[in-house]
Amino acid sequence: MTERFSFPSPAKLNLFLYITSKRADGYHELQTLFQFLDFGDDIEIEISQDPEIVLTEILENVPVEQNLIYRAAKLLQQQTACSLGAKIRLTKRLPMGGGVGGGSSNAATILVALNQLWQTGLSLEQLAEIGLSLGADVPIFVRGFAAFAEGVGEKLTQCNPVEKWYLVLKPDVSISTALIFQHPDLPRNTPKRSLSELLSTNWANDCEKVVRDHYSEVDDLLAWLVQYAPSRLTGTGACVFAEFDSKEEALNVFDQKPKHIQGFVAKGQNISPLHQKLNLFPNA
Ligand SMILES: C[C@@](CO)(OP(=O)(O)O)[C@H](O)COP(=O)(O)OP(=O)(O)OC[C@H]1O[C@@H](n2ccc(N)nc2=O)[C@H](O)[C@@H]1O
Ligand SMILES: Nc1ncnc2c1ncn2[C@@H]1O[C@H](COP(=O)(O)OP(=O)(O)O)[C@@H](O)[C@H]1O
Repeated sequence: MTERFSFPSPAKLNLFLYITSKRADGYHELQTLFQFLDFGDDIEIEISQDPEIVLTEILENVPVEQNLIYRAAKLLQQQTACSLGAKIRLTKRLPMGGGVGGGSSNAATILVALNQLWQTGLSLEQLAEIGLSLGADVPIFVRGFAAFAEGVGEKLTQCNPVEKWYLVLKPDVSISTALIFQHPDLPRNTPKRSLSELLSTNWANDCEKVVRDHYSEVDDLLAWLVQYAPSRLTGTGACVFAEFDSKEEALNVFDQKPKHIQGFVAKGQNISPLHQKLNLFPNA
């Protein structure tokens, strides 16, 4: 029987997110702080001797060729001229398109895991470079350390924010990243600040007001959460999170959430659970 290996594919939060400018190509320059969570998807992999990439789970509304897992595996195969393949089983727990980075994390886990299993020998830096072509957040998940990201997410500075407990909730609405970045009311000129200055201020997310103004589900949930703890949007939403000093406090609020709202409690991690499991020691 072929051996099957299991790898974590963690969520991330944007603990703060500021938009400092819009580039000529339409993309926005950000200053954002990423931290991983000890909660996420799981990916099981069996190596095969033929080059086929087989996904055993189908994601709703995502054709296989567009699945970031498939695309990441194919890209690594091509870049390294590898003749091996893989059978890949995904256990999806993270809400899709929710601002917790599930798709980017899946792509990164595949790059790091297959690089080990196929013995293709690329460094985390090389894998991050390949990952950037799949999405702006993929390099963060490949490098595996909590980071202050600038540019569109490619300039990373390793960082050690406090590893708090978070309650993450998913309002029952789906929000397009592209639409938020196109919105005329989005603040785009927050002054650039040094990391030390940012770390000593109260944190915010520049996308939050536009999202709250247009999605009452997000507005209502944040208005409810903020009664218990400091709460914000992650990424461009739709997920929101509240921060706590203990698991008990986070679980206590989780127990009181509206019944139809999905969510989870998790602890912040400055080293990705993937890198912890593989004993990789990421550094900037
Ligand atoms: C802003 C973040 C923060 O984590 O939001 P979330 O996706 O996590 O919510 C991410 O960096 C998002 O990265 P990613 O999810 O790869 O974005 P993409 O799909 O490439 O972007 C969709 C569209 O949003 C716009 N976009 C995206 C990122 C950026 N820095 N500036 C932009 O203007 C572009 O128009 C792009 O075509
Ligand atoms: N393996 C995957 N997991 C999740 N989403 C995927 C995957 N492959 C492709 N996608 C697409 O990428 C989009 C963004 O996914 P995701 O990274 O979860 O969002 P976000 O960056 O907002 O957290 C999804 O809506 C989906 O269409």
